[in-house]
Amino acid sequence: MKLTINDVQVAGKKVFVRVDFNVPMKDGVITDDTRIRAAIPTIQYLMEQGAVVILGSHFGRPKGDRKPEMTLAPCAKHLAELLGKPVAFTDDCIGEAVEAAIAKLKGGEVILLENLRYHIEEEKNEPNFAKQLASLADVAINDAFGVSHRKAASVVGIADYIPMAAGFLLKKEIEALGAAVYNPEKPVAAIIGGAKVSDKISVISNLLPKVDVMIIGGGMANAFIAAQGCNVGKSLLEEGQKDVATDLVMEARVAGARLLTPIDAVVADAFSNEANTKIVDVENIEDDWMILDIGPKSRELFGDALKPMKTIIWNGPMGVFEMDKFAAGTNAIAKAVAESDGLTIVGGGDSVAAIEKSGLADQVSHISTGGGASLEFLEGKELPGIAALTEA
Ligand SMILES: Nc1ncnc2c1ncn2[C@@H]1O[C@H](COP(=O)(O)OP(=O)(O)O)[C@@H](O)[C@H]1O
Ligand SMILES: O=C(OP(=O)(O)O)[C@H](O)COP(=O)(O)O
Repeated sequence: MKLTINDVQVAGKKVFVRVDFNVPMKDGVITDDTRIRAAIPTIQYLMEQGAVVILGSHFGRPKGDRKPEMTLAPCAKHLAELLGKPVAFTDDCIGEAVEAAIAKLKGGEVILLENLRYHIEEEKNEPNFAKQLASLADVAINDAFGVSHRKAASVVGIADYIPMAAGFLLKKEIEALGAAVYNPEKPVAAIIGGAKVSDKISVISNLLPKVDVMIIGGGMANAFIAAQGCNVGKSLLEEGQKDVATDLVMEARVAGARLLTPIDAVVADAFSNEANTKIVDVENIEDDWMILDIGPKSRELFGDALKPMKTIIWNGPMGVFEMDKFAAGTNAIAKAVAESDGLTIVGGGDSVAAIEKSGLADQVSHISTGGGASLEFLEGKELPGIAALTEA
């Protein structure tokens, strides 16, 4: 059994909380605050208990450089607004100035440290950096599910120096995703789309034996369309993916899973909302065109397949939904997932943004704050940030 937030005495203690405030941002303005809101139950609980709350997060991938556009300052401001309480901010995450800022805080007060990845040692899980972070606090809480698949100093290494317990968000993610992985009500469907094709293709293989229906859309579908011998024109497709898709078709047969791929597509002559577009069957894609969404027949096929499902896991949009011309497929899936009376889970930064944009997020059983993390969890892997929690 791992230590959880309820098991630790936090009153009057300094508590380091690893959060994932890596939120979508445009020109310094947060465009989707799901990840910040998701961390509030832990933060508020610790405040009420009288702990000194020290929040640490990464933002983007600055690779050890102090990239100003990757500061967490806007997140401190936004968190203060959400809490209705001041949130202190320090321009570093370790060192004397940070220690002095923390020393000024009373129980129930909150401070957000600057981007942990301004130090390359964070991603490298450098023991000395982990030790310096640990020295700021008496106990650590991991509430950063979205980064729990990374062996980082603040996610894993810190637990070598102070006890680390799971926060409420981490617990919630483990419970919700665990229900879908280990004991799902059948029939089960997984919907996989998006653009991170190489990251997700292994997930398909591991999920096939666990699902009744596997729906493939988005950039991921191109490999399967190519594997059927169809031309995919200028669509996103990496070397070797067609062969992997061919293998997966066989694996689906062996597993007895129904594998559904698009039968028609919205194609465009450029990657732009101003492009010329047309709807074609996948057999009829011409050289200079690219697939940017699933077509109406595919929307119907996928929607019908989802109706009898009792568990649905969705990761990755069906098309380039950020552009209105290519959003219909993703919106149709969002609607089908929202209308399901089964257990529904949507994970991944863009998929969550898409379902938030469609206004249907509150009809989903569980919105996961992790993209890569939820996928690795669904693969059945133990995430490093969970493995590192202190034994109770
Ligand atoms: N057919 C496609 N071609 C290119 N990009 C696509 C296609 N379909 C979806 N995408 C893009 O995939 C991205 C999301 O992919 P990904 O990061 O894997 O999903 P998530 O963040 O939900 O895990 C979106 O930006 C979307 O525009
Ligand atoms: O945004 C994140 O992951 P996601 O895009 O897979 O949801 C997490 O904050 C992890 O970030 P990283 O993939 O740079 O380690």
